[in-house]
Amino acid sequence: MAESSHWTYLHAQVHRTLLYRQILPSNQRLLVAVSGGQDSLCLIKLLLDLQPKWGWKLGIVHCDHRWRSDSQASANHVEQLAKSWGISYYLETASDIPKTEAAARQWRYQALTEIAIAHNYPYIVTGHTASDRAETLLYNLIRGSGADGLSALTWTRPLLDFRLPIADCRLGNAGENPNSQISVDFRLENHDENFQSKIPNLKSKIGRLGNSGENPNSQISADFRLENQPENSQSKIPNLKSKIYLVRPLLEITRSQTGQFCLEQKLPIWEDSTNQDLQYTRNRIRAELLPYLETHFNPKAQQALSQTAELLRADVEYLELAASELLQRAMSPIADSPQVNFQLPVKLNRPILREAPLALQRRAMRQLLQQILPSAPSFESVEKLTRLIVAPNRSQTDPFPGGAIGRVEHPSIILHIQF
Ligand SMILES: Nc1ncnc2c1ncn2[C@@H]1O[C@H](COP(=O)(O)OP(=O)(O)OP(=O)(O)O)[C@@H](O)[C@H]1O
Repeated sequence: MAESSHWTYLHAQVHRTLLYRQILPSNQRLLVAVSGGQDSLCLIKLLLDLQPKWGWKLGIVHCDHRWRSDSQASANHVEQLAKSWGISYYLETASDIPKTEAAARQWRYQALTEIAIAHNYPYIVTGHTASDRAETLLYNLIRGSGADGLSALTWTRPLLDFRLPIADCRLGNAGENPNSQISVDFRLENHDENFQSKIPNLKSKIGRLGNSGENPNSQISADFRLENQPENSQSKIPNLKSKIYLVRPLLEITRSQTGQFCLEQKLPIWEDSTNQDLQYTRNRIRAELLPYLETHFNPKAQQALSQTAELLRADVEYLELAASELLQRAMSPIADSPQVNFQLPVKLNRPILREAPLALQRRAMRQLLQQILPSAPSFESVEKLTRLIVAPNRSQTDPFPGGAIGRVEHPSIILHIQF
């Protein structure tokens, strides 16, 4: 379907969303995550039909968690569909069956990222819908959450944003690709072992030196930044920064719309039997709680909850930015040197922090801990550090995970490792 006159309402809606939000630039390589269920089938068909207008190069990836007896059959099913559409197909099969839903999700994102890097896709696209957004909001609300959790499932986010020590890195002219100015061959050093074994010889191209890598519209296959390196350097390059984006273009479309679309387009859905299993909280929210809310409170509860998430998302983005500015000011009091360094020991200016509202203090402290702790900071860790902003001189925290300690040394908070 190359003609936009054949488009359905959903084609037009997704096309408009992509124009408005600028989340999937034209002429990019997109890796579409297809489980075989109705949402991701709807997604891939929409992207295929929009492809002539946008000039994308599409690939399909399927992850086999080996959770169900029919999981291999479902992988074959997706492979056949990819073949029939003439699209590259990538399969990742779990070597150990993940034990929980969370473990399965983590493995899946890891697998998607590895395939995206290995095959040069800067965008991974999933079929999350407004219904998923509503369910996530309810799920997090019931468990207790700040605005961040309630606004979960964003339109786009960097899935991978890493700096890695690089070995055997060579720069040279990329004669074979007119779009890139130089090419980079590199091997990853000291990274997660699985990751490294999967990608022993990652080869990539870069578009520009000194680019911050923040521009999702750039034409380069992945955004890489080389720091402090002369252009023709053959020496080792200590840091390489890369971004891969996760994009969810269906967040305004409900599950009943994707179901209807699959029916109309005669797309062969592979039903996931585990979706019916009511021992999973998420399935109970989907099968019991949301229908109850729709019947007894608001027939459009899914859209309403999804819109709430959208509003909160904008609030969260604003607050995160303001908190990051606050943290910068608190860490680098010299006006013309805005660079902050997260190496311990870290010194924070309490008078600057004290002037800010509690919401920003908490967020700034969380951002700092995210840089310093080995894992995501807990609510308690953030509170512990935030309390030091007004605590008496010489107050100190007990150790955070990883061993760092916070201490008040008037007028500062010092975060350091205690020997
Ligand atoms: N086995 C799979 N293979 C490839 N893609 C998948 C697979 N499972 C899910 N996806 C992708 O993720 C999207 C969301 O799926 P689902 O709602 O089942 O995931 P989830 O476990 O809730 O994940 P999330 O934490 O991202 O919400 C799908 O539309 C599809 O794009």
